[in-house]
Amino acid sequence: MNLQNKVVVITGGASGLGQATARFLVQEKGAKVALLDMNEAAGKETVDELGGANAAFYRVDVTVEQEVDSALDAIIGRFGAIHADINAAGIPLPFKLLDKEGKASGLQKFRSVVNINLIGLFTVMAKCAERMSLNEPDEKGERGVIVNISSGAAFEGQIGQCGYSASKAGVNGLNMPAARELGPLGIRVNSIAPGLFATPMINSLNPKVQEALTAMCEAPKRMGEMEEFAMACTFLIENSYMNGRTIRLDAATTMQAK
Ligand SMILES: NC(=O)C1=CN([C@@H]2O[C@H](COP(=O)(O)OP(=O)(O)OC[C@H]3O[C@@H](n4cnc5c(N)ncnc54)[C@H](O)[C@@H]3O)[C@@H](O)[C@H]2O)C=CC1
Ligand SMILES: CC(C)c1ccc(C(=O)O)c(O)c1O
Repeated sequence: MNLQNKVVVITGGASGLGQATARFLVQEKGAKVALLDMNEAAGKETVDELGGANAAFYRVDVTVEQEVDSALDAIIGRFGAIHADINAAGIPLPFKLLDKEGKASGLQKFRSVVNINLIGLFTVMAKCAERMSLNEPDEKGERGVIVNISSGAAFEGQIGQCGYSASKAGVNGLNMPAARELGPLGIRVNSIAPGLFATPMINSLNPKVQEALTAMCEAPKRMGEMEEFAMACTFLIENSYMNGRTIRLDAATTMQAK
């Protein structure tokens, strides 16, 4: 799909990988972006930076169905259609199966992380797909593209990542059935499993943890750059033959147990 003047919904678009991708899509590809995020101040700042004609912010908690519906309807009202959807909203929320007293106390945290990272993502992608299905197909028969953000933790989660890894493995799992179901409508679905990128999520980790994570990168031995992530998202949207796959963008990183 050619991104010029196309409308891209980006959850988690007020920060980190989502925000960097919004910048790239507007500045390098001539797309319009609709940022869905709970962080209103950062979302509005991003829109100011990108210009109101190219970007809009909607305060949305992806776990609240009504907020998602209202925002997507408002986007159609403002920009006319939704052509692509990048689902980057997510939280890490580490916890162990057993707490310091040896009790299994993590159930609420497990529910929270799955609710945001997996159920919230499903909600937005399904509701975007519903609206994309009404688009006129382009010259290649495409009506829309969905890119879901998973994590290397879906494959080799570290101690403390049961909830996070399960939520991200769920994201990988829904790719193929979604791609199969939506393919006849001209909608593709892929995901990216990033390794380590220096976003506020990773910067909030203890510096020693960050160092240990970087040491697990094979080559190059450094964190990924924002533009490297944005380019991968762009590739998945632009390349009409990419469908139903998870690409690992991680400098051949293999996560260790801790
Ligand atoms: N930074 C990294 O190295 C990696 C990040 N990822 C994934 O990439 C995605 C983006 O992560 P980062 O940019 O690093 O994080 P970030 O913390 O910079 O951005 C995440 C954004 O999601 C928003 N958000 C959180 N919960 C939300 C909710 N319920 N509704 C709406 N918005 C919500 C936050 O307000 C924030 O703006 C996440 O899904 C994360 O799991 C995966 C692997 C590595
Ligand atoms: C596996 C990826 C790089 C990763 C590693 C660590 C965290 C974290 O501790 O928060 C993540 O969120 C990740 O996605």
